[in-house]
Amino acid sequence: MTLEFVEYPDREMLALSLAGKIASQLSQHLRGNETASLCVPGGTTPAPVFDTLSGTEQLDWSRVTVFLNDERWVDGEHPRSNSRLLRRHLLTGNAAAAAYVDLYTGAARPEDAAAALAEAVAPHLPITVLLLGVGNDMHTASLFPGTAETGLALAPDAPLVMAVNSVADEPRITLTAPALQRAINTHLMITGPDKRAALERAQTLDARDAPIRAFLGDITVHWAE
Ligand SMILES: O=C(O)[C@H](O)[C@@H](O)[C@H](O)[C@H](O)COP(=O)(O)O
Repeated sequence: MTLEFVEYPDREMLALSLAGKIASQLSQHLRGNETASLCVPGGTTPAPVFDTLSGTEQLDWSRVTVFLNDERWVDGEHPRSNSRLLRRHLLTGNAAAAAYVDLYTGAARPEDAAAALAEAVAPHLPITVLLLGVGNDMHTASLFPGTAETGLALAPDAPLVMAVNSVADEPRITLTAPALQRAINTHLMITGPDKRAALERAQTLDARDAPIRAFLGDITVHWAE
């Protein structure tokens, strides 16, 4: 178990380097396998990585399946939709050839869609490249600190996909620990001093209170001010 911490001089360098690393890990996997999967966060931090990655020509995107770590239960055109972010920044250019498993199905409630989404995601596991984000509260995906839902989602026998209703704003859907922890390559992207401090704090806490902790095994953390 190795946590590698890479510090970049600025966010642009971080985005370029991380996009290159993700593309090369996907390409390397495709040399020995028919298909590869890429699972990414939404939120505000990763767009520059997506912009660079989507332009990667040396990758056979038609053999890559993309899906999110988690999604807010809103229509795909809603400003808070993570799919909207992906369509604008990642599933475009060369990467438009990738397959996409949309975690928002349009069902009335995320719990109505969780079982079908678990079936849709299962063939793409283990995830070839997992990119995670983290909040200042140490949440990752939609696993929020101290909730009963997070306790269930971190269990080794959790379903692969679960609804999350214990957060403000809208309900969400999230991949769980059994889906995320088995990834072949895992990266965490963070920017700014607050997230760095949150990550340091998480290492002293239990995963239920600091969900990112559950993924700090073999991982590369990419940080820029
Ligand atoms: O939909 C989401 O909110 C994400 O998937 C979530 O896990 C995100 O990575 C963190 O909240 C960090 O978000 P920011 O990048 O906006 O700080």
